[in-house]
Amino acid sequence: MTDEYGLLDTDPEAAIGDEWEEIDVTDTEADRIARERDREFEQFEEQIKDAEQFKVEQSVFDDATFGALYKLIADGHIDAFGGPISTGKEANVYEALGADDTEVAVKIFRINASPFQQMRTYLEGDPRFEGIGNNKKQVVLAWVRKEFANLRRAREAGVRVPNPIAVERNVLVMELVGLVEDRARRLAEVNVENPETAYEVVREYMRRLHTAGLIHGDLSEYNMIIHDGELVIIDLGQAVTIHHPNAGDLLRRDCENVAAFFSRQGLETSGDDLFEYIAGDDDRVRW
Ligand SMILES: Nc1ncnc2c1ncn2[C@@H]1O[C@H](COP(=O)(O)OP(=O)(O)OP(=O)(O)O)[C@@H](O)[C@H]1O
Repeated sequence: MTDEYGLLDTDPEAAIGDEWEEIDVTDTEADRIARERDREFEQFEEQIKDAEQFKVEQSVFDDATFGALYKLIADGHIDAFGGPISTGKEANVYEALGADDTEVAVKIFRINASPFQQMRTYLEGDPRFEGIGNNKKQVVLAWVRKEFANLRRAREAGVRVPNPIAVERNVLVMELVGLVEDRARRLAEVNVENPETAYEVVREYMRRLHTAGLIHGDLSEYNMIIHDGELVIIDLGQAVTIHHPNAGDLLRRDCENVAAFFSRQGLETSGDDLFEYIAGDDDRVRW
């Protein structure tokens, strides 16, 4: 297979063990910091509240979010903030300068505006979230840690996703794909020059994710970005494990979305073909 679109050359099965890592959903360090704010933190809060890019988006930043940002700055994961890349219903994504002058993306989830009941349904059956209650904050915080863990697992499986760097409360820091001056574009926004190869890369990544026990759950041309000829899958917050009761339906929907996009690019394919390629021999995601 050609390396156009940057297909990673790895063996997903070799990278994946049977154990799911535990995800701590208890009170975070940032919550404690928010409660015990000292003078230094108050100064920081004033400073960051004044920053131009946050003035319009004050609703994202409750005190505990400032606590999380403070902790990420103190730990050296964020050095300075840039502007917003995307302002969505559940989260905003900002450009920032990270450690060693690298550029990073900072995704800040809203606790109050998040559709937590819907989020909860994606946590069901996931061995990493057994016992997660009905508390809104806990559900959203679990979701953020889930995105972080999913990114890590996808990477281990040889899927090109943004490198996850740190997670603190409702803030996720990850590699910025593209550059501040030369942003990555969603697949939906570009003219795909070689759809055959792009499709091969996407379906291989879907197969690897499945081998690693994950189903993206919202895959389409809007959650794949391209930069410098490299295709990167993003937004893994809702990705579920194959234990999820709706795993089969979610995989089916992903396959239909992806196949529909590439059919519009002139390829002969269908959701059924793609599903067969990814999970044809897996009884766990049949229905
Ligand atoms: N690591 C990244 N590098 C570069 N751009 C990114 C990165 N992560 C996200 N983006 C940009 O931010 C947008 C929103 O990101 P993402 O889909 O993760 O958030 P979201 O709040 O779930 O968005 P949506 O509601 O549109 O699904 C993406 O379409 C992409 O343009």
